[in-house]
Amino acid sequence: MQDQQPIATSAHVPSALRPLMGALCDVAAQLSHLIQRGPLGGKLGAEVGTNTGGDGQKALDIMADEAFAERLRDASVRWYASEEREDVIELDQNGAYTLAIDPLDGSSNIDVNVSIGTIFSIFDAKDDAESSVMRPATEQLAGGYIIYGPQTMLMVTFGQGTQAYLLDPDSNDWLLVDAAVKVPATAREFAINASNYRHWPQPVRAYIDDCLAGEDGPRERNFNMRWVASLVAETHRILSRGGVFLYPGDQRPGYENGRLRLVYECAPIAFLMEQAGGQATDGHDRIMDHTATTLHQRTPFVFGSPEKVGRVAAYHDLPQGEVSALFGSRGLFRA
Ligand SMILES: O=P(O)(O)OC[C@H]1O[C@](O)(COP(=O)(O)O)[C@@H](O)[C@@H]1O
Ligand SMILES: [Mg+2]
Ligand SMILES: [Mg+2]
Repeated sequence: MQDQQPIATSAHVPSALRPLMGALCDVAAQLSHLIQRGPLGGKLGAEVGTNTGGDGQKALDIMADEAFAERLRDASVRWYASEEREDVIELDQNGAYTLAIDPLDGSSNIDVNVSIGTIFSIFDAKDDAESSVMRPATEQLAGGYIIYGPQTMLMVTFGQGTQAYLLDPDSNDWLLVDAAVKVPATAREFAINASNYRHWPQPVRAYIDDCLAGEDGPRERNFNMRWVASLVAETHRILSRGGVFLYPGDQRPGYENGRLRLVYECAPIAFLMEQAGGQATDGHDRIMDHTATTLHQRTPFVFGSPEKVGRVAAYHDLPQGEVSALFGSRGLFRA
């Protein structure tokens, strides 16, 4: 194990962002404790409403959102953009930063004791809410997530590699455990919600068909599949042991651009991935080249080991005849 520096004094955190990171970590530590107590703390997974995107809101979604908004008032955050709020709100008129956040990701897993998380993105603050949030993903100052799993960890980038901090349950300090997280270049594992197969676009079907065909198909090797339904958990596994994640657009009404949100889910994860040597696209084009036009917009999302993300993009470039051929004839992609 490397040096176990606390985040409060970590040289990887730009000094101007330390109060904000400290506030995020404080709330995350409280949430971690609440999540560990599970039903002892009340019905965290109870349905309490619906957000603007039409997703059901659980009690913990709202608790997390309110806890972050409240604590970040004193952390130089001017604009606060949350999955759980229709509009961006102003926390501190003199704040220097903008925070976009998915306060609680993977809400369907709250009541089943499976890893969930918080995803965040930090920009500087401009004079108005809109231009502070609707801007190129490349302008992020930081992107990261906290995973509430068997261990509570913070994965974060400030544009100089990706770092991992572990919440020490004994001292309650966030300690640096990996100063340069690296995504394995390739791996034989993919993550996709296969129940939507019939709704997917042809290139995604062809890619997954070829993985499923294993050593009998054009790839001539076997693959493994995982689907946790917590984006943070999938991201954490891929940062740790490689693989590829896909949430494509599909033919279900409302899913034309998939399910995941550009501003507070895909952009920060794309930033983390690239800084760890991985890639992140909308299936074809780099997410970091996207500019949001609305706060809650969705985008198809593919990320992970560079070789695999590149291969998914290549399937999108195949001529129609090749992409709809049976896997046995897709000779182009042998091995
Ligand atoms: O239920 P599906 O369609 O497989 O979608 C799962 C995805 O939805 C999400 O739960 C969406 O995030 P929220 O829980 O923040 O709404 C992701 O974490 C996950 O990858
Ligand atoms: Mg989410
Ligand atoms: Mg959420």
